[in-house]
Amino acid sequence: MTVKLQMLGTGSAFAKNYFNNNALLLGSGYNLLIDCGITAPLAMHELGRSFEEIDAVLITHLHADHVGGLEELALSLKHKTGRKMTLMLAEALVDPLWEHTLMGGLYQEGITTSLDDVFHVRPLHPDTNYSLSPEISVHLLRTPHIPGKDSYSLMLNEEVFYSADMTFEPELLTGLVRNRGCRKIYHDCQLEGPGVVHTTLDELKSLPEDIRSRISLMHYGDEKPDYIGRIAGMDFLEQHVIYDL
Ligand SMILES: Nc1ccn([C@@H]2O[C@@H]3COP(=O)(O)O[C@H]3[C@H]2O)c(=O)n1
Ligand SMILES: [Zn+2]
Ligand SMILES: [Zn+2]
Repeated sequence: MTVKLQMLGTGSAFAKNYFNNNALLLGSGYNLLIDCGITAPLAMHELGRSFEEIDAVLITHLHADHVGGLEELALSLKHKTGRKMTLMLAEALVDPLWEHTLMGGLYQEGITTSLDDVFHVRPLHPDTNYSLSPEISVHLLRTPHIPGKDSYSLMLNEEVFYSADMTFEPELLTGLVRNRGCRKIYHDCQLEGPGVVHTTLDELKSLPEDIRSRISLMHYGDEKPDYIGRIAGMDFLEQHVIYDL
């Protein structure tokens, strides 16, 4: 079976017309959630899906549109099924995820005092390929986003690049396509304004055609409808649509 991709949302952090840019990889017998933002539980509900059908969550970085739904995921799963979700993330993110993000809401003296009390934590090393199921493998690439804060993009099945949130890295993208067999790129895209912490549409439009033709744009703002037909051979990922990966 071909692995399917369904975006829970394709919006930027503060978009109101799109859910947070979080993704479902749907295999035969294994489902991976990539990031779990503030709106992820509502997006799952709208799709008629449950966290109970998710085998693992993979976190790319610690912004709220990527981790803000983890508290509800952990508590609802525990109360409904008693199960702890498998949580995969770069080892460098494990401590800050608990200490800077989740401890406030989840800490309970004597009951929940560490991330391991609510998740099966699986720290990942960057630049290492992990086979998660017979159909899904992932490896993390550390990419630039916010100076001083770790953030990771993903290679899926060693042939699909998933940017998460990053600033423009033309040499990386060109090299992945021309030297490492990358056939598809899902890329965050800031449609307007200077690219301080995200890659801009103008930057992606500057790429050669053989790269642009493989790019689908995600993590975009509410102004997206104004840019349809104006994205230089790339296309927009639409939330909730089911794609072949
Ligand atoms: N130095 C920063 C840090 C954050 N931000 C905004 O906050 C958002 C957090 O989620 P995001 O999707 O990474 O997008 C970030 C910027 O909009 C920003 O604009 N500049
Ligand atoms: Zn984001
Ligand atoms: Zn971010």
